[in-house]
Amino acid sequence: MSQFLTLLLRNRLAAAGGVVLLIVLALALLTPVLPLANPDATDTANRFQPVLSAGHLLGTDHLGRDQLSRLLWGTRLSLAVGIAAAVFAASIGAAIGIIAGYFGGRTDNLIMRGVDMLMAFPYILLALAIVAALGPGLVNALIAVAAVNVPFFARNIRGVTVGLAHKEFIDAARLAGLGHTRIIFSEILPNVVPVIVIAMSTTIGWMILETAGLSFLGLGSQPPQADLGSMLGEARGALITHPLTSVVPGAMILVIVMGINLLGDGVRDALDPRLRSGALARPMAATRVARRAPVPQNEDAGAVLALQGLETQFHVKDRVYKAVGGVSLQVKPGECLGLIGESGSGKSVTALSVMGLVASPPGVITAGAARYDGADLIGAPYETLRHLRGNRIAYIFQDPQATLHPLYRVGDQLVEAIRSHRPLSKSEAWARAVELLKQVRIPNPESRATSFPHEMSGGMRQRVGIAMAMANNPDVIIADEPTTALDVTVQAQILSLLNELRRERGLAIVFITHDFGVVAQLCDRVAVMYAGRIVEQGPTEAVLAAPAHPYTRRLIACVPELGEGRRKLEAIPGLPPAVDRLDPGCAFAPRCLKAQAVCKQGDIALAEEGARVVRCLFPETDIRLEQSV
Ligand SMILES: Nc1ncnc2c1ncn2[C@@H]1O[C@H](COP(=O)(O)OP(=O)(O)OP(=O)(O)O)[C@@H](O)[C@H]1O
Repeated sequence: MSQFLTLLLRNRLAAAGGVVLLIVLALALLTPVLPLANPDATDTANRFQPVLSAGHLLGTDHLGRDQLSRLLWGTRLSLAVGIAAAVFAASIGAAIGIIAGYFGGRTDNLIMRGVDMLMAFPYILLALAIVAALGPGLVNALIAVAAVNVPFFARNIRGVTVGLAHKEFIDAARLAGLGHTRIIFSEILPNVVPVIVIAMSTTIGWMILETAGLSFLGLGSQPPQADLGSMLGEARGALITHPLTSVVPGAMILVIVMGINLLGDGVRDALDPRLRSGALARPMAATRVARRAPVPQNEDAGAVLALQGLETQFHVKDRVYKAVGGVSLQVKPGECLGLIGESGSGKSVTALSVMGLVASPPGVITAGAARYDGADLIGAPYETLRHLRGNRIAYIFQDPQATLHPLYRVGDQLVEAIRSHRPLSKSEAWARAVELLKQVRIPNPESRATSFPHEMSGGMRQRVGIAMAMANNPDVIIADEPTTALDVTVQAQILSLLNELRRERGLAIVFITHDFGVVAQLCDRVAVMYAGRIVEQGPTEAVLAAPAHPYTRRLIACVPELGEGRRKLEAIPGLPPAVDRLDPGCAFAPRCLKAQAVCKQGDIALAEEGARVVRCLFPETDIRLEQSV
């Protein structure tokens, strides 16, 4: 709730709308206790008194009634009717929508065709017809306005419910034996409430206008009772001679409806979960760069991709999450570097920082360089990054289902990836797409190119992900846990495919994983990450045979090996530290069996010996001796 209010208040227009509405609501609530004249008391001797005349702050109307009093009593009534109509329409419409969307099939068909019929009438005619049938009066106007708005809510909520009804958590609730009513109330309803609130907040203003419209036509509130619409209707005759009597209720309607609409837009934005993390700010095209230190000199002449002291942080309110705390890595053409670490160690943020893909806000790159062919990409112009993204440096992500567009055929998506960097015709690009699918060993690529992502298996979709990454013959592929969601046989196929591709084409691969087994299979070198920093780096065989950092040793000990006989798998006790509260010294010290007091005092430098690097005061293996052997 407090997050919702913070987001809402951050939106200045919504906050202004809210303040205006609060004032109007407070006035409406206080009306009975305010020292106002009787709103219905006529005084024809004092008709059309101007503003600020004696005893009449806003003057009088054509019957000499006090305008201020009628305005406040009328506002009270209009707000009550508008809000009540919105609540009725939302409740009935949402119930209809949930039932239709949840049960689907014939129930859905019957209900929604009825709703369609209601929507086929122009709404004002429908409202007029309902009032004509029920007779004029404010309650009947309320019923009419609510009735004509029911279809709007029903259609909206039905659409959301259809999407929810096929989600796995609903299947899980069914499997757990819950009945329909229970599922609707405990699983569906909580998920549609935000949509109902959003729809209501954006339609209350509309309903107040509709009620005012009916009263204006004489079908709503009946004389002498005032509401904003009837005040306007009565003032119509004197619009030219005494415009004040129309301006007063008209201005109030404008203020209320504007206030509701501004607040409604703000409520919608603040309730939309997709907007929350970005705090309503549009993410920048590339990660924000605010370096605290000069750009490091280029030292890795042979590397196609080199990170030097890269630091990426998340600035969330007054907290600073140091997700990447000075990472240096290099990868040469044809080389595969494994980047390994527990969940949350900063592997993905490191990978995304290279191409400025960390969302800002809240992400900020605060130091270091990411060099492609020697040129620093941190803070490079957006056009340079856009040219390189997917062209020279490509990504493969863990879940291709999430990265492939569900509504386009995979061939078309490949064509788009190709044509965004190469001036090929559609048919040439299609031929290349089919060729790519063939290269990633998709059987029958011509017909598979016309499949949608959901028509493929997980392994096949990941092959499409790889084909997409290969589309423009990149120099570097950053693969972020591309095999984690796959079973071991498919995983092995994907790994050997990547291996072949890099050998055939001299591709450099940065392979992110938390599985040392995968590193052993594919990577020439491995870098171990912990709490945003590299703690060890070296050739895979050497690191696997004699890990130097206690964390690396314990990570390796977590991997079960077939045919190894019975062995106790050693889990690492404790959890990785929160990166917004990192203590000085080694971040692994609290979980390390070898840690001593000195490990917790100040920064520990990386010790380097030949190809091996370790950040530890008491390493498991002396890498200097290793090198001399
Ligand atoms: N938007 C964000 N706001 C605050 N902290 C964030 C945000 N995104 C990531 N982080 C933090 O950055 C750190 C690094 O996250 P990252 O996703 O890089 O980890 P990872 O090693 O790739 O983990 P996994 O293997 O689970 O993908 C984590 O502590 C995470 O909580």
